[in-house]
Amino acid sequence: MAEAYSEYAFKVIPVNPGAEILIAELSQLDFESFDETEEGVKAYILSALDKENLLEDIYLLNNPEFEVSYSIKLIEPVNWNEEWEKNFEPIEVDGICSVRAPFHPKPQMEFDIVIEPKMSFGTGHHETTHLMIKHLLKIEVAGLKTLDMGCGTGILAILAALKGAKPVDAIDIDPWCYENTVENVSRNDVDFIKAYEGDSSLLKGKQYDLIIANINRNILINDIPTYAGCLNHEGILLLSGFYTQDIPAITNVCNQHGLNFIMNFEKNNWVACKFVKN
Ligand SMILES: C[S@@+](CC[C@H](N)C(=O)[O-])C[C@H]1O[C@@H](n2cnc3c(N)ncnc32)[C@H](O)[C@@H]1O
Repeated sequence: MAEAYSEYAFKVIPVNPGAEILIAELSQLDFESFDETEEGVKAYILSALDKENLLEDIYLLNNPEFEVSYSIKLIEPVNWNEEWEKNFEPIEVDGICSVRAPFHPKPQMEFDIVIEPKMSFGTGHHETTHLMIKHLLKIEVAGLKTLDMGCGTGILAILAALKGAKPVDAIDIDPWCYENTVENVSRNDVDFIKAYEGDSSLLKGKQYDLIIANINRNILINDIPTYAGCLNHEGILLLSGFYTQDIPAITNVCNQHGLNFIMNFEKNNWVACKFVKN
């Protein structure tokens, strides 16, 4: 996530059910993620999409039963390398997979992923990445034609490749993430992964056995039909980047496109869901 975001900090009285209603309404706009606070909600939107009158159709703001106020703050892009050097330890998932920076010592681990994130998301510290790694560790991926959509640092594509998935494509809309994926692919000796800069419009005519996408609720809802069209019979779709309460909406779109819910992992209200194409 190398772009600047706007943070909208809402105070809502009464906070219950106000915060929940507000999240439901903001989800219909371009807001990507939400943190519930004691006073209300913090909601995040790409600054490039933060336009005047953005909130004019939010019913809650004009509903006399609720008192709503908000402030807006610009969140500069994060340099994840600096964060990692200051705060982050290597992570370990299920005792068989580690994710570390090049300056951390090499652990005794079946899968050892080395990431230099720079401006890209994907060190394994975020719940969604962690949960996607858990799914990948449980699935037999050897020989599966795989796509990592919204690859960030390339972390999930790299794990799939280390487990034997082949060929592997990795796509990200952000040019920094594309470049960072190329670097990390080489660092982990999985050069057969092909990285591309772009979005789901690159998927015309492509077929996969496994698609991994950790993006956000709204983009996934928009792109699930395309993913479904690219999946082979009994192909697997792993989705994350959304909350427990979003599972019904995501599952509903999946079901409409022949994808059946199998199971999900959950951590701190974030989820990663597994679907299989029938
Ligand atoms: C939450 S990060 C996930 C990164 C990594 N896959 C992981 O699991 O840690 C989401 C990534 O999706 C990318 N992205 C956002 N919208 C996208 C789109 N429409 N198509 C492709 N990539 C997108 C962002 O640039 C970002 O790198």
